[in-house]
Amino acid sequence: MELASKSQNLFNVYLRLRPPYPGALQTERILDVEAAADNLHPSHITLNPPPDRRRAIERFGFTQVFEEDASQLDVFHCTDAPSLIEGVLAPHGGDGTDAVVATLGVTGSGKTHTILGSRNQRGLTQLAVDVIFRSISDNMVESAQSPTLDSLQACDASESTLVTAPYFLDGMNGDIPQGTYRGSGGSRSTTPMMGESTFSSQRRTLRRNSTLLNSLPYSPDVSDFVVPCDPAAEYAVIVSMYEVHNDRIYDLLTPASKSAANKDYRRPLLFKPTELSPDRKVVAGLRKVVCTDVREALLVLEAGLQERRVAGTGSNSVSSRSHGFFCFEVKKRSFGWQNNSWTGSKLTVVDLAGSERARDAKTQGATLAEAGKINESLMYLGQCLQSQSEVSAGRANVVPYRQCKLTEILFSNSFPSAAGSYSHTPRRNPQRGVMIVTADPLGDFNATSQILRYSALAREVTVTRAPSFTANTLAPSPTVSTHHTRPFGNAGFGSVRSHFSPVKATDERVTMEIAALEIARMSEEIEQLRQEIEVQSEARIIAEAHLLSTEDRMIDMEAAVREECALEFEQRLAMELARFKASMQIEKERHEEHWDRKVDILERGLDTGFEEDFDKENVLVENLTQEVERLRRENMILKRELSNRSPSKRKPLEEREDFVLPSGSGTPKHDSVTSISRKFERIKISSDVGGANGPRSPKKVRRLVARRWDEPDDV
Ligand SMILES: Nc1ncnc2c1ncn2[C@@H]1O[C@H](COP(=O)(O)OP(=O)(O)OP(=O)(O)O)[C@@H](O)[C@H]1O
Repeated sequence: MELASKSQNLFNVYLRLRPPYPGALQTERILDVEAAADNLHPSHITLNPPPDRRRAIERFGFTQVFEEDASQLDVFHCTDAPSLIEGVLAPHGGDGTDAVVATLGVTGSGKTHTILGSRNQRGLTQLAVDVIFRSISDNMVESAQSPTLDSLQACDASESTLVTAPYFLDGMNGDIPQGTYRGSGGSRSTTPMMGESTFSSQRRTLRRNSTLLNSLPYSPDVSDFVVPCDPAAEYAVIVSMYEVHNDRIYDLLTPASKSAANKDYRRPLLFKPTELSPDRKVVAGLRKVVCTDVREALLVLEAGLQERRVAGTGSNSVSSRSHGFFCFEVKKRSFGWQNNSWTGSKLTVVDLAGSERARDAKTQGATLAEAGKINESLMYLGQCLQSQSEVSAGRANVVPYRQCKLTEILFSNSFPSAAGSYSHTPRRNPQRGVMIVTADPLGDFNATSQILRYSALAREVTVTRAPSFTANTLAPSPTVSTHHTRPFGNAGFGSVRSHFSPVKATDERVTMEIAALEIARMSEEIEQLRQEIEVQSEARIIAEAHLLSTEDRMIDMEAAVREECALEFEQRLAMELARFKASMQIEKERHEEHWDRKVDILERGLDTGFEEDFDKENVLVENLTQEVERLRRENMILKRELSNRSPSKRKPLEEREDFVLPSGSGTPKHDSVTSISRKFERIKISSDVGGANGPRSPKKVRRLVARRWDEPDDV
């Protein structure tokens, strides 16, 4: 079973076995490490099925196997972490090479312990950070404040917001109100100096930070360990942290904000190419913290870890429910202020969530659905790891890493960027990857076997003869051990090939041997099918839980949407009603105004017509009055003339016999004139009808007019 050389793999895969849990029950060991030849490190293990299972023995090959007694420092050194760090620091000039260190394993197998350590042991992350800062301490940039910060910000390709570590830690400790970070509004203004926070809050923060630093472990010690750095360059270190949860990316250094429903809300981020990184996808929009010493970096790391999702399950009391990514970008530029452009590489340490079986983890609801997503993403990761070996062996040419966010982030930098497509960006080296698979030799057989199949660089299956059958029929014959080897890969259960070397025996014995092998092969297949059924039922349980939790979410959402719609409907109804009332009021006022105007016009019309008629009639009456006056005067003159002529004898004209009254008149002429005059007086209407009693009302005017037209018969 040949292993591909280290340089051929996108990820070198190591296996670390965890020591037994203190006080754990003594169960059958399922993993055995094979002793290495020639004092080399062991690289192969054997997976033994439990005695009650009639299954083949499987052998797996890794870059190296760490046994239970391996220390954190052993793992740090033997996984080539120092060489990865050297690649990031680029001591011989250039941008350097990105590095990824990740852990993969069943829940509770020791991934977090390996990556982040425990209460009294530092993990690979802390050790790497310590070594990085020690190695560049002489070349560290003098200050992370402006203008260094601004120049770093200008060179950042991931649309992130950079802050200094003191400012970030002040904010995380609550001395700066949430949301006032410079990134909160997308502003890229200069970070406030430390002097901006009050002296007492600085002291409080310092006290808190030093307490936290004192509680962190400092073992194992790497103080005498440095890797070379570029002597002609000054360095700055930028820390960022994020998690992939349910296939979404969330920043761990941006505090969650309260949503309308008073729940913690984090905005998911995108993994995409940007203007400054057109050929490489990056997690865009993170908050990044510029650190100038290891203490700041460790405090930022602790702050980010506080935000990470963990939960207690049946398998692990502090189980990681997301894939955590901790990034340390080492930026460098040549000494001197003339060159303000920063380049560099980054080390990413990844603590993956563990695969788990619903039955063992005893999870339910959202946590079970979460587990489904974790298992799904780990399955895709397994497929990628399997195909990387096939790619290096020339049997495949594609690693299917675009199936989920986890594999996309882990693998997208494993390949050289497309040559010549973006001439203005320098071509970057493919990253170097290390995958540490953790396993519990006393753990669950099925779960462990699944993880090892996914991740091992090589696999070999050994089928043993079915003991009950051979014991009875082949007792005298020597033990026959047949190996079914298959190259690493997912060839499928039915594809196990038998290589049978017949022994020198009778035909019957040969037939029996063949039959025994066939039975063993079929038992193996049955066992594998049984295992597959278990996996499928597990997946079904998780899918059902996912469905249920999705249904619950949908019901909640539907209720919320209904409530929102009803509220909006009521608001709109009230608004429409108010608008309708207002328009009705306006219409009413307009109508009233209209009628007022009409009445006005009518009044004015009536007034004008009446005045005109009135004037005409008054003129007529005046004329008639004058005529009557004239006649009266004439009459008087005539009477006087008459009396002057015969003052004593002559009778008044009316008494004279020759004076004839006009025909039809029963009254004397004098009476008739008087009566006409009186009548005229009666119908004469002065221009101030209504007199001094005030203005005439239109009704009165109308009545007067009516009366006037009633009277001509009398005239
Ligand atoms: N190599 C080891 N040496 C000592 N203790 C260990 C080792 N590996 C794991 N442990 C202990 O086992 C427990 C579970 O380990 P850990 O939390 O690292 O598991 P995990 O694989 O990260 O689980 P999960 O996937 O659920 O997060 C912890 O208490 C840890 O300290």
